[in-house]
Amino acid sequence: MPALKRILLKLSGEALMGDDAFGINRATIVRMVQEIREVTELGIEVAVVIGGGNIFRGVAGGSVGMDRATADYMGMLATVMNSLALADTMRQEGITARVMSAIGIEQVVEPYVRPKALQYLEEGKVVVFAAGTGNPFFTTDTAAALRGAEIGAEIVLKATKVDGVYTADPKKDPTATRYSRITFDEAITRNLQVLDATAFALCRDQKLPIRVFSILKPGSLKRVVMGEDEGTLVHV
Ligand SMILES: Nc1ncnc2c1ncn2[C@@H]1O[C@H](COP(=O)(O)OP(=O)(O)O)[C@@H](O)[C@H]1O
Ligand SMILES: O=c1ccn([C@@H]2O[C@H](COP(=O)(O)OP(=O)(O)O)[C@@H](O)[C@H]2O)c(=O)[nH]1
Repeated sequence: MPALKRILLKLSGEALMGDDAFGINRATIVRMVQEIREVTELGIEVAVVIGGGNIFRGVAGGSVGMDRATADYMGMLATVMNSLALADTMRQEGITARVMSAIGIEQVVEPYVRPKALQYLEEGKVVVFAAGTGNPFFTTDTAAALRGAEIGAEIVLKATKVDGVYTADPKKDPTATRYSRITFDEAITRNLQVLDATAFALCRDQKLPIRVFSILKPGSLKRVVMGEDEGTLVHV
C-alpha cells in the first residue's frame, strides 16, 4: 500500500502539448487523467496545479515587448483554460473534480478558499488550482509549492518533460546524469534549473519534498506514489 495520503501534482502546461505545436493534446491529457484516477483509487487525495506554457508564457514568444505583469496575467489565464480542460476530461473519465482560481473570475471558476479546498479533498474530489499564485512574477511551480504547503500535502510531484533532476540541463549537455535524490541546498547551490528558485526555497523552508518525474512515461505517476525509484527526490 502507498504511504501517501495527500499529494500535490504539478502538471507541466508545455508537456500537455504532446507532439503538437501548442495547445492541449487530447491523448496526452486523457492519459494523465487516467493515471490520476489510478492514484485516487488507491485512496490518495489529489490536488493539481497545472501550468500554462502550452498556451502562453509570460516571459517569451508573443509577449516580447509587453509589460511583464500584463503578460503574466495572460499566462495565469492560460492556466485557467488548462484547468477547465483538465477538469472536464476528469468528468468524462468519471472523476469528480473542482477548479479553484487564485484570481477572481467567478462566472467561470469558483475562487480559491482554503477550507473549501480541504473539504473537497476530504470528500475525495480532485481539486485543480488555477491561475497559479494569482501574482505576476511567479510560476506555477511556486504555486504548486505554495498550495502544497497550504493543504498539508506530503509531497509535491512535478510531472515534466525530463525524467528527473540532472547534473546539468540534459537538453543542452548530453553527458549530464540524473540524481536519484538530492538535497534542496545542493540543488540550489548547483543552480539546477529544473524548478525555479522561489519554489525550491519555499519547499525547503516548509520541509516539503519534491519528486521530479517524466509526464511522458506511461505509468510513472503510480510508480512514484508507490514509492518506487522513479525520477528524482529533492529533500531537506
Ligand atoms: N539540472 C537539470 N535537470 C533536469 N532538467 C533541467 C535541468 N536544468 C534545466 N532543465 C530543464 O528544465 C526543464 C523542465 O523545467 P520547466 O521548464 O520548469 O518545465 P515545466 O513545463 O514542467 O514547468 C526541462 O525541459 C529541462 O530541459
Ligand atoms: O503564479 C503565477 C503562475 C503563472 N504565471 C504566469 O503563467 C505562465 C504559465 O505558467 P508556467 O510557465 O509556470 O507553466 P508551465 O511551465 O508549467 O507550462 C508563466 O509563464 C507566467 O507568465 C504567473 O504570472 N504567476
